[in-house]
Amino acid sequence: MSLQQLRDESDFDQLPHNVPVTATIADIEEKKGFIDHYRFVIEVKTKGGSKYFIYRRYREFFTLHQNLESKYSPEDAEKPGPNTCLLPPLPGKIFIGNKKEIAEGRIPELNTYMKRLLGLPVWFLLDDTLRMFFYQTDQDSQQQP
Ligand SMILES: CCCC(=O)OC[C@@H](COP(=O)(O)O[C@@H]1[C@H](O)[C@H](OP(=O)(O)O)[C@@H](O)[C@H](O)[C@H]1O)OC(=O)CCC
Repeated sequence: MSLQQLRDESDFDQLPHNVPVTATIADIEEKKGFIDHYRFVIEVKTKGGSKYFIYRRYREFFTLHQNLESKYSPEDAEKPGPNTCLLPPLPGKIFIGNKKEIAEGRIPELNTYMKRLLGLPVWFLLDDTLRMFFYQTDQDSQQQP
């Protein structure tokens, strides 16, 4: 194991227990309202081994991605700095189409997106915007998966 890998490993060991390490979409749910929308039922596993469900809609992913881009994407892609990183691409907005089919089509893409986000360097996993997205809110914990 290289020195870098050892350092990464020890950094990882230093991470708080509630840091998310995997997040996988388990289902989609239709939310009926003035405007129907779909949300993703996401199972999160933390470094400490706990598992819980959170419920996020596409626009929440979009907002997360915008925040992360504004913080970490180098203005000039050629000039990555010490605290910039190459973010995975977020599946794009879709303006027309069947909402259920759009949501279903997004499952593999958002799974890949989250897998790559949570695979970024250890320092990135401590970002508060990222952690807030994956924390279980009271609302999340009141839902039945
Ligand atoms: C031709 C039909 C016009 C139309 O319905 O546009 C829609 C608006 C809405 O666009 P936005 O709200 O900016 O963006 C939408 C939300 O992010 C939505 O999230 P969620 O699933 O969580 O609700 C996504 O599912 C849609 O794919 C996306 O288009 O788009 C714009 O405002 C851009 C200007 C057209």
